[in-house]
Amino acid sequence: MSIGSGGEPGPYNLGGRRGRLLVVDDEPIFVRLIHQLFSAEHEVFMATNGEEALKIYERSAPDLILLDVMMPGMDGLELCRLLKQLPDAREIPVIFVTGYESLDEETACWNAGGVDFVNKPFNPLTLRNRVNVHLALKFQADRLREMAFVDGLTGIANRRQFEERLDLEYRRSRRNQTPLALLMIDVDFFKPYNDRYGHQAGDDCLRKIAALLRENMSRPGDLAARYGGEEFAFLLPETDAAGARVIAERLVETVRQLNLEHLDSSVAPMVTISIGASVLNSDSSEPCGALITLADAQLYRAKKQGRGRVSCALMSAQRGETARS
Ligand SMILES: Nc1nc2c(ncn2[C@@H]2O[C@H](COP(=O)(O)OP(=O)(O)OP(=O)(O)O)[C@@H](O)[C@H]2O)c(=O)[nH]1
Repeated sequence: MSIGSGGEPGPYNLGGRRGRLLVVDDEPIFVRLIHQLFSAEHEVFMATNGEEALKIYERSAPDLILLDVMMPGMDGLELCRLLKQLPDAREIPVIFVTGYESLDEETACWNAGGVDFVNKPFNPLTLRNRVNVHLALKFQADRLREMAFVDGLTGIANRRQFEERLDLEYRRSRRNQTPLALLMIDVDFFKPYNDRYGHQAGDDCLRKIAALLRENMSRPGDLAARYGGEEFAFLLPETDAAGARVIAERLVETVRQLNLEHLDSSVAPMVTISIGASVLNSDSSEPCGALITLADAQLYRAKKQGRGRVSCALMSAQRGETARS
C-alpha cells in the first residue's frame, strides 16, 4: 500500500495540526493497518474491545474515533451509544467501519451517533480522506468554541464561559447540597497603572495575573475567568467560607510576589489585587445571581477598607448574608 506517508494533499485543511485518533477493532491486522496509515500524520491510540476503549478514551482525549461495528462482547454500536453519554464526547466524530453493506446496519450506525462509515475492505485513500475531512471539521468547531468561550487577551475563560459554568455549578451545588464559593478579583489602581506604564504594559499585567489565576485552579471544577476589563472571577465548587478565604488570601499574596512595579499605587509599590468573596452554604436557597451581587459588594468593601485585601461573606439558610469577615 502506498498511501499513508502523510504528505499527500487531500480535500481538507488540517492547518498543520495533528489529530488524536482512537481506533477500536478486535482484529490486530486492521489495527496495524490503521496505525501504518495514520501514524505519520496523527497520534493513534488503539483498543481491541469496548471496555478497553472506554478506559483509553479517558486518557487519550481523542479528536476522532474509528470504530469497528462487529466486536465480541460490547459491539461498536453499543460502545458508541455509551461514549455519546460521556462529557464532551458528543462533539467527537465517530466513523464506523462495517463488515456488511446492509441498509439496516447503515441505519443502525447513524442512529448510534456515527458521522460516517466505511465498508471493509476499504480503499486506504478513501478512509484517510474521510478521517481527515471529519478531523478538519472537528478542528474548525474547536476553534469556534474556543473563540466563543476564551478571552482573547488572557487565554483564560471569558465571561460567557464563566456564566455558563456558574449556572451549572450552582445547580449542581443545590442538588448535592454542597457549598459554592465565588471570588471577584479587581486590580487595584489599574487606571493609574495604564496611565504611567502604558496600555501594552497594562495588557501584559492582566495576562500575568490571569496566568497566575490559572495556575491556582487546583481542582477540576475550579474556573478562573476574565469577567471584564481588569476584573476577574474565580469559581470554587465545593468550597466553604474558610476554604474560599484561604484561596483568596493566597491569590492576594502571590500577585504581590509577582512584584510588578506600580509606583502610582497607594497600597504598595507593586501591583496588588482586591478580592470580594461570597459563599453559598449547602443549605441556602438564595438564587445564583445573589452570589455575584454579594461578591461584588464584598469587593467594594475590600476596596473601601484599603485595597490589597480580601472581604468575605457567607449566605446560609437563615436567608441573606449571615457572616462577613
Ligand atoms: N491595559 C488594559 N486596561 C484595561 C483593560 N480593560 C480595562 N482597562 C482599564 O482598567 C482601568 C480600570 O480603572 P478603574 O475602574 O477606574 O479602577 P482602578 O483605577 O483600578 O481603581 P480601583 O479599582 O478603585 O483600585 C481603566 O482605566 C480601563 O481602561 C484592558 O484590557 N487592558
